[in-house]
Formats: sequence, C-alpha cells, structure tokens
Amino acid sequence: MDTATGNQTFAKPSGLKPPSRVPTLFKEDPTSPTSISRATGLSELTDAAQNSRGAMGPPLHGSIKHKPSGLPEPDSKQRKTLAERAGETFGSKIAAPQISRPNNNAGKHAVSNGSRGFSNSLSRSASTRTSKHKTASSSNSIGHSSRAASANPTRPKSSYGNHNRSRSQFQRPATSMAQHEPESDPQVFDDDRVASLEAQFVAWKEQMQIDMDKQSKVQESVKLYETKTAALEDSITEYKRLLEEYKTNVADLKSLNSTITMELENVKRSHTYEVDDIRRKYQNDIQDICDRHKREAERSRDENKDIAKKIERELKAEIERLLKSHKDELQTLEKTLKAELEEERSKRQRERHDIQKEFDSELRTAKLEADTKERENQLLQGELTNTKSELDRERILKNALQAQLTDATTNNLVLEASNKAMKEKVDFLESDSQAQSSAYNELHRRMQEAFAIAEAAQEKLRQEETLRRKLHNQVQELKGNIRVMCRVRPTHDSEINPAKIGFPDADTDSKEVAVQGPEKTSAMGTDITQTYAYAFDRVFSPTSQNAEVFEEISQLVQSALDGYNVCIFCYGQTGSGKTYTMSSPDGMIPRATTQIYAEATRLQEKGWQYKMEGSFVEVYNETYNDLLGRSEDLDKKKIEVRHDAAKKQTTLENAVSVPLDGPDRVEEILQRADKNRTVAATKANMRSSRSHSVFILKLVGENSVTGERSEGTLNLVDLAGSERLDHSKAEGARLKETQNINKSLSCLGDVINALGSSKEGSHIPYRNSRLTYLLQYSLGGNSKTLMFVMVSPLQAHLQETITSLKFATKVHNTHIGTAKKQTKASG
Ligand SMILES: Nc1ncnc2c1ncn2[C@@H]1O[C@H](COP(=O)(O)OP(=O)(O)OP(=O)(O)O)[C@@H](O)[C@H]1O
Repeated sequence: MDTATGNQTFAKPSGLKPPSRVPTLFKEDPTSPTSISRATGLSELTDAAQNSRGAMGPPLHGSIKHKPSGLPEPDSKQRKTLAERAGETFGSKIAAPQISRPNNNAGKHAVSNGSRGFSNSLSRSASTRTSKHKTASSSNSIGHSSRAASANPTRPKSSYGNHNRSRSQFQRPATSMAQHEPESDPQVFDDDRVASLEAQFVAWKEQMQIDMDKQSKVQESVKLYETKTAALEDSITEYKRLLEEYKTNVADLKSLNSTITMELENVKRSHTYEVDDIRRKYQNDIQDICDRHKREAERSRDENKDIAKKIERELKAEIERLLKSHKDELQTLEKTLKAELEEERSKRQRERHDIQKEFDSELRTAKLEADTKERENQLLQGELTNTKSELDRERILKNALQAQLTDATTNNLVLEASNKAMKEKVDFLESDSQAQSSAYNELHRRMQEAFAIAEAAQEKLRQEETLRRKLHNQVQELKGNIRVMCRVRPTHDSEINPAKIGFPDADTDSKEVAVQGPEKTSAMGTDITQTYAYAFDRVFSPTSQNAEVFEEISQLVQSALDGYNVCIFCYGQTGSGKTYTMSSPDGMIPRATTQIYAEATRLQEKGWQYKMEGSFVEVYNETYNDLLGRSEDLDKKKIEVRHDAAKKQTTLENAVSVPLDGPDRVEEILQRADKNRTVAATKANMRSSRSHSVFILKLVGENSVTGERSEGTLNLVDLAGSERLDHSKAEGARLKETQNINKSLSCLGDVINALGSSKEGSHIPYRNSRLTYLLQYSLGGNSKTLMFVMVSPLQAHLQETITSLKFATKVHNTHIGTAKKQTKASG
C-alpha cells in the first residue's frame, strides 16, 4: 500500500517512474527473523540477482529510473505466495532422493519438473558433478529467463542472457554426471545434500544481509527524493504566491502612472500660462525702457549740439592764437636756419677739401698697393710657372710610367712565352723514355751549375764593387782631397778687348794657364808685360764644353754615392761663368744628378738601394734662404743648420727637401731655384751675383745582400762674385752685401788654409761664416773638395782674374787628408 501511494506522489511533479517491485518485496517484512518463507523469497531474489541484477551495482537513482515500468503482473489468483512456493520446493526436495535416475534424460526431466530449490541446492554444492547438474537446471529456469527477456527489451543484453538463451535453444549434450551417478552411494548423497543445503542456507543468509543493506540504501534515497520533492513543491507554492503579489503591484503601479501623467499635464498647462504672463510682462517693460531711452537720447542730442557749438568757438579762438604764434616761430626759425645753412655750407666746403686731400693720398696708396699687387701678381705668375713645370714633370713621369707599363707587359708576354716553352720542354722531358729523363737530369744539373757559377760571379762582382770603392777612394786620396781646376770662358760676340790668356800644355796635360798681366813701365823706362802662369789639377780652355768638365768631376760624384761627403764649388768674379758651369741645363748639377740616378739604378742589381733627396739654399747677407720654398718666404723663413758630429752629417731645418725619384726632377729643382732668385732680384739688384747658392744632394744607400750602408752628400756650390768693389763708392745695402761676401770668401780661404796646415783635431774656423758652417762636413776630414776657379776672358777683368788665380793657387797648395801632391805655382 505504501509503495502504491508513493508511486502516485512521484509521478506528478518529477515524472519519476514507479520503483521496481523488487524492493517492495523486501518491504513486506524486512525485520522478521529467518523463516522458510523468507528464505524462499531470498532464494528467488538471489536467483533474480544472479540472473540479471546480481552483477549490477546497488539500486541507485539511475538504475531505478531504467527499471521496466510496465512489468506484466501475473494474475493475483494464480499467484502463489513465497511460503507456498517454498513448500513446493521442500516437497520436491524431500521427494528428490527417492527418484531413481536410470539415465541422463530421466534425471534431467525430473529435475526440470522439480523445484528450483533443488536445482539451486545442486548448484551450490561443491561437487563437480552436482555443479554441472545444477547449472543445467538453473539454465532451464523458465521464470528468470522469461522475465529478463520481457522486462527490458531495450536493455543491452548481457553475456549471461545470451548464454542463457543459447543454452535454451540447443539440446544439452550428455554430461559426465549422468554417466557416473548410478555408481554413487544414496546414503552419502543425502548427508552431503543436507550439508550442502545448510551451507546454501548460510550463503543465502549472508546474501540476504547484503541485499538488506542495499535495500536500506535505496530506502534512504527514496526518502531523500521525497524530502526534495516536498521542498520543491513548497518553493512552487511560494513562487505562485509571489507572482500574485507582483501582479497586484503592477496593477497598482499602472494606476499610479496614469495619475502622475494627469498631474503632469495639469502642471504643464499651468506652466504655459505662467510663461505667457511673464512674456507679456517683459514685453511691456521693454516697451517702457525703449520709450524712456528715446527720450533720453533726444535730450542728450540737444545737449551735445550746445557743447559742440561751444567747443567750435573755443577751437577757432585757439587756432587763431596758435597760427599767430606759429607765424612768429617760423620767422625766427627761418632766420636761424639761414645762419646754420651758411655755416654748414662753409663747413661742407672745408670737408670737401679734406676729402679731396684724403682721396689724393688714398689714390697714392692705392697706386702703391697696385704696385704691390703687381709684384704679387708676378709672384703668382712665378708660382704658376712652378705649377706648370710640376705638371710637365708629372706628365713626363706618367709617360715614363706608361713606358714602364708597356715594358712590363712586353716582359710579361716574353715570360709567358718562355714559360710555355719551358712547359713544353718539361712535357717533352717527362713524356718520353729514360734517355729524355737522363737528358733532363743532365740539363737540370747544368742549370744548377750555371746558377752556382752565376751566384759566384755575382758574389765576385759584389766583392769587386767593394774593392772598386776602396780603390776609387785611394785614387781620389792620391789625387788629393782638395783639388782645384780652372776654366776660362769664351768671349761673346759683343765683348771686345780680350785678355791674353794662354794654355801652354793644352795638347798634353792641360794643367797650366798663363795670363799676361797689364803693361808696366820698368825702372829703365821701358814698357814691360809680365806673364803669370798657374798650374792646377786641370785647366779648361774656352773651347771646353760642360761634358768635358764633368768627366773630370764624375769620379767625385761617384765618391758621394760611395758614402763620402763631396763639395764642388765655383769661385770667380761676376760674369766669369760660374752659374753656366754649375746650373745651366747641361751643367754640373744636372749631370751629377743624372749620373747618380743612373749609377744608383745600376747598383740595384748588386743589392744596393738608394734614397736621394735634394735641397737648394742660398747664403745671402749671412742668412740662409730656401730656394725651393715659396718665393714670398724668401728672406722671411728662418732655416736652421744642424750638425750630427757622430755621423758627420748636416741637416737643414725648415728647408724643402725634394726626393730625387727621377733624373728629370733636378730640372724642376733648378727652375724653382732660379725663379726664387729672379723674384729676389727685384728686391735687391744682382742678387744672384751677391749670394752663394748651395745645392745639397743627400745619398743614403743600403745593400741588402752584403749588409753595407753608405751615407754621402754632394754639395754643388755657386759662390758669389769675388770681385773687390771700391769701398769708398759702395754704400747702404750694396756695402753690406760686399762686406758679407768678402767675409765669407775670406773665411772659406781660412778654413781651407787651416785644414791644410793644422794637425788633426786642431781648430778649424767653420763658424766664422754661414757658408763655411754649412759646408763644415764637406770641407776637410774625409770629405773630397773640388774648386773651380772661373776666369773671365776680358782684359777689363784682368786684375780680378789674377786675384782669383792667386787664391786658387793658395787652395791648390793646401793638402788635406792622406793625399799629398806637389804643386807648381808661379807669379
Ligand atoms: N763656357 C761658357 N760657354 C759659353 N758661354 C758661357 C760660358 N761660361 C759663361 N758663359 C756665358 O757668360 C755669361 C756669364 O756667365 P754666368 O752668368 O755663368 O757668370 P757668373 O759667374 O755665374 O755670374 P754671376 O756671378 O753674376 O752669377 C752668361 O751669359 C753665360 O751664358
């Protein structure tokens, strides 16, 4: 009854399906003690559980839900109680032992028609035989198999169900039990069965206990659902009540809203009326104000008219007064201005005169400046010429480089050709037989021999070069470390009255020169002429060319390359041919540099590498000037001379030093020096004759093969004119020039004299003049000096010629260093 009521209650709100009848069966008397009827019920439940639900979990919510709700109920009249069914079982059970089991089929039939309890009891026995029998009986249990099939047609079929159905479809084969049963003892069988039943009972009891626990859990779940359902129903009731309340509230709010809307309409209407009233009121006020303002404006307009008339009258009076005073002031000003104008005019007149004067003086200054500019222009033109010459030199250099490139290309082609030939040779030698191989070896051996010979020859050459240097030096020493040569220049077409100069040994030694002196009256009253003969290392007649002269000095130039300090200077009066000999295009300087360059190149194959640098300075009025520097720096830039006593080398600070990387370079050097001297000549007339110019060529050589090193200097000096001037006539700058020239030439003589007469280590007065100080290491010691005494062929210069020749003889008689020679002098 409870279950039925419960089913009705659940179906309505939640739609839960009515619970299974299985728990209902336990609800009948769950607490009653163990009884047969209960045991039978348990037996049925156990079977059911074993068939279909035994393997399932406890009856949870989900499992209850899926229980078949439309389970067909058997007719109540046909239904038997569990007790009745239990009684049937026992009946069958008791009767069972008397059943004879003649064969398998008979036994099987009896069991299938007998109670399920017996079959179950068999199934619970430990014996193998009864177990097999029981399994067969259980599988034939109609109730279970039909319930399982009809209760849940959609449920997935268990393996058990399948197994059951399959067994029911096929004829059971004969078991071993059927064969062995007739041999068993009936008495033992009964005892065993009782024991089995007892054990089965105990198992049933335990199973019952488990099922009861499950049932109580299910009951608890049901109770919980009931409680929840009741709570949900309460909530629904509460929600319904609240809904009703909300509906009432909404209706109230609607009525309130309509009331408020009406009131709002009323308020709007009254507000409109008020606004209209206020607008009307303000319009009236504005109209009043406008009327008042109009009246005020009319009144003030009348007042203004009166004021204006009054001001007009006052202004007219004031203007008249001001006009009168202005007229007076203007008259006064006119007078003052006229006076000032007059004054200004006279002042301007004076200023004009001043400006005119100033302009004149500025004009003069400008003219002077123009002159200066002109000179500067000349300087610039000089610079331009220099630049042009540099450009020419670069061009020449470029041409030379191009020629070198062509040579190199040709060489390359030749080398390639020879390389090819060599390769062919090698191929030829390699390709063929033993004979070729031996020929190659022979060739190789010969080549090695040739190399060895060449090496030996080169070594010999090097040794010979060293020997040559030594011998050369000895020869130079034997010739004397200071030598004097004389050169008489030819007369020009324009020159008349030549002096009588003879060359007695011109066909043999060319060492003598004879000058016929001026006519003198003897004590006897007869006119006599005296001939002065001089002997030097070499005398060059007017027909001699520069090439011939250079031949004599080329040995000294070679000495400079060998590491000696060499000094060659030209001494003589103005116009005697010093510059021609020294600096003309085929003079000593270009020739010397050309030879040095050629020799340095030749020595490269003997392992010598030379670095050559040229400087050109002048000594003018006892100051040094750089002839290779900028012409505007001449007489301004200070050049310092420094001596290295250990190396016996002289260096010039602040002087331009030009690397001599080609023989053409010297031409540029000479041009630049000449330019500077020309520019200087505009400042001091005859500058070139009044200064000493010194071309200094530094030669540093290193031999990478022998490890030798040489540092030599070649000084080529063009001395100032040596003529004596009449001191009484010379004055100012000219007098100073003359004094300085005399001083320096006299110092030069003193130094040479000291070098020739004094012992080694004694004082040499180099410092007495700038010239000797500059040439300190090129005069004396281990240096080699050559003096050219230049002679003018003119009778007019005879006296100066004799003076020069006397000075030269004095120098010639001086012997410096180890060389000693006898000199012959006359006059
Ligand atoms: N050997 C010579 N052959 C032809 N002409 C010569 C020879 N020597 C000098 N002359 C000419 O004589 C002139 C004067 O010579 P040069 O200028 O060399 O004299 P200088 O002694 O250097 O004079 P200065 O001291 O003024 O410089 C020049 O015109 C020069 O060309």
